[in-house]
Amino acid sequence: MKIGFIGCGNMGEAILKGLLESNVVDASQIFVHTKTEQRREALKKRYQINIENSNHLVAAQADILFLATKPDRYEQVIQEIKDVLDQSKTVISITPSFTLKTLGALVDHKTNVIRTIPNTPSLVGLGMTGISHEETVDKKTLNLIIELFSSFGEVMIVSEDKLPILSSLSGSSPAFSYLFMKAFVDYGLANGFTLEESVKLISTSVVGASQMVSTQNFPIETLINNVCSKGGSTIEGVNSLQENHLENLVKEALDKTTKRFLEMMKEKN
Ligand SMILES: NC(=O)C1=CN([C@@H]2O[C@H](COP(=O)(O)OP(=O)(O)OC[C@H]3O[C@@H](n4cnc5c(N)ncnc54)[C@H](O)[C@@H]3O)[C@@H](O)[C@H]2O)C=CC1
Ligand SMILES: O=C(O)[C@@H]1CCC=N1
Repeated sequence: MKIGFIGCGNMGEAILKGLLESNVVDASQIFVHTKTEQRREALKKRYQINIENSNHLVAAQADILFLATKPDRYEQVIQEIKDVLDQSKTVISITPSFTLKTLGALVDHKTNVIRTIPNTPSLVGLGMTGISHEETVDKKTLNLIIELFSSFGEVMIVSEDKLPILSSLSGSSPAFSYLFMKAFVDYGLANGFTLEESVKLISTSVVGASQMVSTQNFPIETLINNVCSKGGSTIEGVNSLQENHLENLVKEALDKTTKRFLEMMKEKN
């Protein structure tokens, strides 16, 4: 099996590294073309993968092809590679903008198309990928795609109409978590902790909290209450966040994120 990357920036590299570290493929099976020579050389040096001089050369060799450019380049790169696409290959979209129907039309229905929304924690094997596909995709191909994405994280198959919300909840949410965590790090720095210490304190606690949410059979409210000792310190902070309408702020941010996803789809379909 050969895996191709058309474009390889933040998300492409996260998938590429996730795949390599999981050992489901080795570097000799990966073929990449991305726009700048500097980036191609950096990726070659970092991962010893095959670097090609064009998107066409990547597509000609790959069985599974990740379209990992920004959405404004999708139409152009599909044009570049279309003549080498056939039923033996699978094209994977990772972008909000294109529906399965539009992607199918762009590739002249010559090849399987899968629509995904991954996230950058794939880089460290803790990705979360939403996958939508046409019913016509054969089971063997679908299982292979699920296996690839599962090698660096979790996978959720959803109907296409659910992808905009899924993208806010898992594709974009790492950015929101980082923003929240940055405020903690800044607080540590302002109060006598080093950067390293502050990062360790908050990142370890967030990983722990995350494991509690996913493994303990409690409602999240119970987990919050379990930290807030009566008359203690935490409840003061929780009350302050609630008085400042944290939940409304988050809802508004998610609504805006989802709205933009839908606009991006409207622009391209
Ligand atoms: N960054 C993220 O957290 C997530 C990104 N995505 C999607 O992933 C896609 C890529 O996003 P990022 O990696 O963040 O962007 P990026 O800008 O880091 O990477 C895109 C790469 O494509 C290259 N490129 C541009 N034109 C090209 C062309 N004609 N041929 C070959 N390579 C070309 C660029 O030089 C760059 O290296 C987007 O469509 C985005 O919607 C999806 C989920 C999460
Ligand atoms: O910001 C974006 O458009 C992409 C989709 C999910 C995360 N990044």
